[in-house]
Amino acid sequence: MGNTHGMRNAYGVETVRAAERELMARLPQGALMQRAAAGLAAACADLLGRVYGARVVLLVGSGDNGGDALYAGARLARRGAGVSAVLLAPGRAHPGGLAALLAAGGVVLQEDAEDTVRRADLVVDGIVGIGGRGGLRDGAVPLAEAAREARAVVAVDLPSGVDADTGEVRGAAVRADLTVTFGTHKPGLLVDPGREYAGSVRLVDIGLALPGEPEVEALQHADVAALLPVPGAESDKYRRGVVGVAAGSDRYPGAAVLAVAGALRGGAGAVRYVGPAGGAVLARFPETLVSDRGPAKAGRVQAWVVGPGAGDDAQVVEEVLAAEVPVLIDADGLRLAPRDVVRERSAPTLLTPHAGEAARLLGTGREEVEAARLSAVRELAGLYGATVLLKGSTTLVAGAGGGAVRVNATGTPWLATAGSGDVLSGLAGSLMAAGLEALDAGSVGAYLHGLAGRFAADGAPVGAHDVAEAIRYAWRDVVRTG
Ligand SMILES: NC(=O)C1=CN([C@@H]2O[C@H](COP(=O)(O)OP(=O)(O)OC[C@H]3O[C@@H](n4cnc5c(N)ncnc54)[C@H](O)[C@@H]3O)[C@@H](O)[C@H]2O)[C@@H](O)CC1
Ligand SMILES: [K+]
Repeated sequence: MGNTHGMRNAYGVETVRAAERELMARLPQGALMQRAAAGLAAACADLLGRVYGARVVLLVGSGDNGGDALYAGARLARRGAGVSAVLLAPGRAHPGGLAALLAAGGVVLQEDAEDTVRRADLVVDGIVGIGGRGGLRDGAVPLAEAAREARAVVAVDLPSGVDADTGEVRGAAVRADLTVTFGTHKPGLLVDPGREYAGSVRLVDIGLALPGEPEVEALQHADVAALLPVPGAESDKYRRGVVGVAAGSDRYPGAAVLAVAGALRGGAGAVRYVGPAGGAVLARFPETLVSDRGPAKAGRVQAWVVGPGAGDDAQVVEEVLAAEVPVLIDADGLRLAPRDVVRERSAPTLLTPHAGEAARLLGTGREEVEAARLSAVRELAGLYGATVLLKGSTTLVAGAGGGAVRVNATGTPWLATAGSGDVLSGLAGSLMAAGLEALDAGSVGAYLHGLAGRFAADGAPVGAHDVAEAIRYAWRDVVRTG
């Protein structure tokens, strides 16, 4: 699909460095840094509103990230801002950038740096960029803390302390209101926890030529619109796909109702329900085809959803996994699905764990997964030979065969409500039944689900059934404006 639909792509450090080398070889020395600094200064000016008289403090590390900050500071000083620089490694600050700042009337702060930072209208974080390793070093930590009290913080390329390739934050990091990033988004700006530190992100084009496949990509409205299933004139319900839902238990009948609620809004022509909660499902959704036999004998389906609220019924999971159609496994199903059976399936499998479930499957802790979401989702996909959707504030979807990981950012904290995951399972399973590949079904499902959560919540708490009902508004919004 490439860039044609405006997909937001993020490339890792190695790829960026290679593209930079290639471009630098064709440009006069320093030209790239001037492009970066010009874009950075413009973004700072927009944020400040009035540049003349503004108090700007630059936090300057020892690399080119600091160079960008210094040159941008020089531009702001020429427009009348009072610009001072804190050099974290005096003697190793970018010489050309420092000379430019001083020539423009900027100063180097020798003392009271933290106080000055606190009182700044704008702090520019040029401590470290894509050359950074690990969290902030000791000397930078108090400055990063002081910056939180300043009126605004702009991070240069990425917030210092955030890992560009993974979004991991090991130790302290700068919290930015705006990140001005160069050439391409970096994975760490799209994936939590890094994304939270970045604030809003503005991309400055510096002319980098990047390869076709990014490390991380985020679908936008138009991408989703192009992927949504559209029934043809002569579609009947079977051609539109039947999604089977094997979910719920006597103890948790609600999970079945919610998974069906999601499945009904996902584009499949019909929903077939299998399990002990048929009565509850029919009472709410009379259009459901309810079967009182197990999945193996339930009749034709084009994709299965198994697991939400299912309890300990291993037999159901076994029968679903034996079907030669795409299968989505969630919740209890994740515990009951043997890894080698999933690996050996010839039809696609989509696993949809939250961080706690992913941690159990990986034999690690929930915090470890939350701290390193990108590597966790890739590792799980490799272990199971399956597509994996890792739920969270930024949901990630990794394909079975590697490749770009999809990140979804439409979610809202209001979605962290009981049963919300059941709705997502039904929705994504329904999209698979309607013909989407597992990676697309997972990422389109997450996108619509997140958007539905926003529409349903509109700033107030919501229940999972509200989210299911709002899926159609999300769908319409995507179709109309995509
Ligand atoms: N290479 C290029 O063509 C361009 C690079 N640009 C800028 O250059 C940056 C990359 O510059 P560099 O390669 O010099 O690397 P950085 O400036 O990101 O950082 C490298 C320096 O920081 C130190 N460092 C590493 N980890 C640290 C930590 N945790 N705490 C404190 N210091 C740490 C290293 O010892 C090294 O001196 C980009 O992020 C971007 O801002 C832009 O000017 C655009 C063009
Ligand atoms: K930075």
